[in-house]
Amino acid sequence: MTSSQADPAPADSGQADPASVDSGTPDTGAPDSGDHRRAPRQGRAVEDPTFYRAEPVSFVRRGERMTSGQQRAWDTMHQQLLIEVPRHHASTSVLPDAQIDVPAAFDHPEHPLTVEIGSGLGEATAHAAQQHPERNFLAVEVYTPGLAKLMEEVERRGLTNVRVMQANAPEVLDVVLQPGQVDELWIFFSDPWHKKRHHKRRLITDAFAARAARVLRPGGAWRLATDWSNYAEQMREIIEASEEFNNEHLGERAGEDSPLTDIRRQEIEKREAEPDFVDERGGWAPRFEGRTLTSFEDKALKAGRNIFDLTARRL
Ligand SMILES: C[S@@+](CC[C@H](N)C(=O)[O-])C[C@H]1O[C@@H](n2cnc3c(N)ncnc32)[C@H](O)[C@@H]1O
Repeated sequence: MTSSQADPAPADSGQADPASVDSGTPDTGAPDSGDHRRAPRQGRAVEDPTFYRAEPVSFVRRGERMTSGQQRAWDTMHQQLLIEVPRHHASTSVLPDAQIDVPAAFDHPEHPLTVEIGSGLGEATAHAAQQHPERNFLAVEVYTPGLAKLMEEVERRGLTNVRVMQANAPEVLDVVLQPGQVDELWIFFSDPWHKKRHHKRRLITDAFAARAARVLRPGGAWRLATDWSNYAEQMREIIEASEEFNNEHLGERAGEDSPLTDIRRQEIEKREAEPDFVDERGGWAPRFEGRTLTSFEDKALKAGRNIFDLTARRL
C-alpha cells in the first residue's frame, strides 16, 4: 500500500511502517528495528524469522489489536475459514515439508481457485467472492486484524467460498500450493518499500515470478496493481523478462496514454517533475474490473497518484 509518501505508509492504512510496528519475530521475542539492510550471515538465514531463505520478508508485523467486532468474528469463524499452517522458524512461516490440501478446504474443491496475496482488510476478496460464487478464494495475509475483518465480511455477506491463510506468501507459493493449482493470482498494492535501500524487501521479484509460474495453471492470470510508479516499472520488467509469462497488454497504453508518462511529468512520489518524460513502452492493463475500490486505493487516488494495472498470462 502506498497511501502515504512516508516509507512505507502509516500502519492505519494497512501498510507496514517500520517505525511504528512491532517486530516480525513474535516467536522469538527478538527486537526488530525494521531495518533489514544487512543480509543474515551465511547459515543463519534459516533461524532468522525476518528472512525466508536468503530473502528479507516483505512485511513488518503491525499491531495485532482487533476491534470487538473483529475479535468476535475471529473467535466464531476461524475454525471454519482459517487453513492452519504448520510453522517453521517464525509465526508466519511454513514448515518446509508441510502438506496442505487447499482445494479440500473448500465446499467445492473442483471450483477454480483465486489466491489474493496481501489481502489487507480483505475488501477485494470479499467483493469478488460475492460476485463469483462459482469460484473459490484464498486470502493470504500476515496481518491478523485484516484477516479478522475479512472473516467479519464473510459472515455478514454469507459467503461460503472464502478461506484464509496467515503466512508469508513466498512460503505459501513454495510449499502449500501445488503446481498448476491456481487459476488467478492477485497482488494489489503490494508494499512498495519506497526507499532504494529497502527495494530488496519488495515482494515482486524475478524469484517471485518463478513461484507464481509454478502454482498458476497454463493460461492462468497473475494480476497486479500498484500506485507507486517505480514499483510498477519493476513489475513490468519482471513480467516481460519472464519466459513463463506474457504481458497480456504488451505495448498498450504507451506514450501520451501511459499512466507513467502522466505521473512522471508531475512533482509527486517524492520526485521532481520530468516535463519531457515519455513512456514509450507502455504495457499497462486497463483497470481490472474484478478489483473493487479499496480504502487504500481510494486514498492513493485522493493523494493524486496514478494506478498501474498489469496482467501476466501464464504460458
Ligand atoms: C499495502 S497493503 C495492501 C492491502 C490490499 N491488497 C489492498 O489493496 O488494500 C499490503 C498487504 O500485504 C501484506 N503482506 C506484505 N508482505 C506479505 C507477505 N510476504 N505475505 C503475506 N502478506 C504480506 C501486508 O501485511 C499488507 O496487509
